Amino acid sequence: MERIEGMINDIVFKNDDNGYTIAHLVNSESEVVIVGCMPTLSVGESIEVEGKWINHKTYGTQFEVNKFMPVTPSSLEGIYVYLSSGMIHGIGEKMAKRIVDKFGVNTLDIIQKMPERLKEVEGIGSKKIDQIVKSYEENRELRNIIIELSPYGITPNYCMKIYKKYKNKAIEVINKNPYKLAEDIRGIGFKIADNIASKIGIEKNSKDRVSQGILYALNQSLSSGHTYLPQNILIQESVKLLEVQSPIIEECIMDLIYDQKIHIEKMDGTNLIYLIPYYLSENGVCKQIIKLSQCEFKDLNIDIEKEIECVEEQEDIKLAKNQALAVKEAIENGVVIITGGPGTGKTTTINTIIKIFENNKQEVILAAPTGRAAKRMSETSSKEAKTIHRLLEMGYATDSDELKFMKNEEEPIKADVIIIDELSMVDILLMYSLLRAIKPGTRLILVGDSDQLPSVGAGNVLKDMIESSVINVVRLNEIFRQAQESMIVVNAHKINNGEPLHLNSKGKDFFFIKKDTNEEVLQEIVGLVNERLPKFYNVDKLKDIQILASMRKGDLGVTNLNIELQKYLNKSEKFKVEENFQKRLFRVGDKVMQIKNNYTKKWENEDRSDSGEGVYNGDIGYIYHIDKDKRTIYVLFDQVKIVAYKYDELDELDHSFCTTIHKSQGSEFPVVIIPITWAPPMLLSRNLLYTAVTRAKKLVVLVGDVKYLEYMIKNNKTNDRYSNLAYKLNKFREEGLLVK
Ligand SMILES: Nc1ncnc2c1ncn2[C@@H]1O[C@H](COP(=O)(O)OP(=O)(O)OP(=O)(O)O)[C@@H](O)[C@H]1O
Repeated sequence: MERIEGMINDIVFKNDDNGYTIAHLVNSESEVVIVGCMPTLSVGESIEVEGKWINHKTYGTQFEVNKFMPVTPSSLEGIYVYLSSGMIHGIGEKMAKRIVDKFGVNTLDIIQKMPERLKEVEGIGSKKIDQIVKSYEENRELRNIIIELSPYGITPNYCMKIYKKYKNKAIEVINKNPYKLAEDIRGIGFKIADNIASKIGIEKNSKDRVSQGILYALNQSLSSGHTYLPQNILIQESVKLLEVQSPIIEECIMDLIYDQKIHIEKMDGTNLIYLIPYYLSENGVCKQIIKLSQCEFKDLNIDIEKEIECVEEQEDIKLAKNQALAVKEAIENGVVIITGGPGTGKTTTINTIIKIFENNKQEVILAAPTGRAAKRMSETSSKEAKTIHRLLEMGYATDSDELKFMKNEEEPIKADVIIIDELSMVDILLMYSLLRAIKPGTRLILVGDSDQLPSVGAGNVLKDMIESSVINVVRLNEIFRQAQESMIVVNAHKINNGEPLHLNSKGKDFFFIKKDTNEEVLQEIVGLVNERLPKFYNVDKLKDIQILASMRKGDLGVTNLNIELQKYLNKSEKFKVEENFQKRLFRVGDKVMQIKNNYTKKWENEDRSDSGEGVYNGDIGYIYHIDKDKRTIYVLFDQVKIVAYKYDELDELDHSFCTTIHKSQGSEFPVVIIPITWAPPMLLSRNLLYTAVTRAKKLVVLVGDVKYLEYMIKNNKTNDRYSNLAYKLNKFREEGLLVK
């Protein structure tokens, strides 16, 4: 079945007895003859018809109508949302309202076929008409999605995401299974999908609906970090979500297991329910890490103590006992975890390990989970470090348009030693992908601080592996003298131990400024960034200072702080081009952040002598140029890479004068400012404060109310994650499956 839409501009024939009608329907592309039973049709009406093309012996090609629908008044809202969405150059909210008030459901037909009539709307002249017509033609498919979906409460921004995901199949996919939206589009919940489903006519007790609800509940649990849910919890969650009785949920869980959409596993009498990729990854990580850790390493016939002494001499240091132990374990074992807080010598230990292996002609490869963490690892080791995704060669296979890792068990990474930093950020899926690509015989050295926030994705990989005592773990717990001089390091450890902090010591690097109201906190932050810190610490207010907030919403949340800070840190000026797009104001000079991994996004330098692919979640850049005609914003990353974002790609960018603490994981900044105010208890937690503070290299300034600071230090409740990796690793040990 095909669908076409347009306005009836002529009725050629109508049989009043049976409703058979022949009419002319016009739209922007053509004028077509439609035939079928349409008894109520009248000239000037906008309709959508469903049917098929036929070839009439005498009259040629016609569209045989099976079903016809008037463009409903709800579409009026869709048309308004579309016109005011920023997609159409030159139309804002007020103008959109004036146009829709004037032309009603015929608005789009007017734009397509009689654009001159737009002049009847106050404020529209020939130039504006040209702009409107041009943009209207440019985003045809997206336009349909916005018009169709906005009556369900889906914003243009989400329509854009939907369009990116399904392209021209969007409406078809949604009509077939609206719940796909909740599964595939971050930010669209089950409720919205369910709302669409109920309008399409899907019943509450339908098995399709219940199954989708169960899958959705499991998918939701991933964002809390769970790799599985106990069956009784899954049933409870599903009852709440679907408002149906539990027997039908239990029945649908069984069907989903049978259809291999989910997996059930028993642990000590409890049923654990997994989404398949998470089950495979958890099991895979367990088996693979054990396999790697059981390899014997007799290849390097070296005197480790002598090798360490040699590096100590070169570097003029003496390794602490546990640092030396870490080096030894790394050389003698297939897998070792090196863990410790700031200033405990992880970097020094990694560098010693690299030197010893390289002195012995072993190929060492370095990687970290994010672009910024990899960059930092490169800087501290003076050796190239890749992101794990690049190490695994993420790309498109020749026969598919799906991104996948080219490195795997068939095509493993060629290296003698692989060192991964910031392991706390690695989730269970990425860990499995990494381990699959490491062949037994390659040494794997995992480095991380298990007190940092856990990975954004599901699992508790670093903590579980440490807890399992199946893998060699070396804890670095001595804070070196040099590091002890930094109150950032000292206080970070105090935060971890739940102790009061050293604040405002003269000449030091850790300050607390008391402010009572949100407005005062805001003004203080502005004053610090805009004047005092650049003046007294000789830092660049945009590049060197990072404001980190725990939440997005609220006066002191990331969204509002960015709006406020933009006014001071990158003021509007005549020569700075700016553009309003979907309620956000982008201005040349703005500090922005890429908020998702985009492995194929192209960059090039200014004179186009160098180019490449890939912009990663957390990369910070500056708006370099805005081309209004091309509807493109150019962002400069790493001082040389220029990346072009079409306006419809702006959902990948966020302002980043202020970012969330979560997004700052793996990055470091000279100066960090943290507002300390009320937030939900979950966001007033010890590990959030610890992560934020440890991002700073030179200076930390906390601004707000000390009672919330004290609360954060005490609140060491972390949301427990359902993850079974530690249990599974231990089971291997208990069952005697470990060789060593
Ligand atoms: N064995 C040692 N003897 C003396 N100083 C050391 C030793 N190991 C490390 N240091 C010093 O301690 C400080 C912290 O070390 P390093 O940077 O290696 O720690 P880290 O754990 O990587 O810290 P961070 O996580 O904060 O980057 C550095 O100034 C380093 O030179």
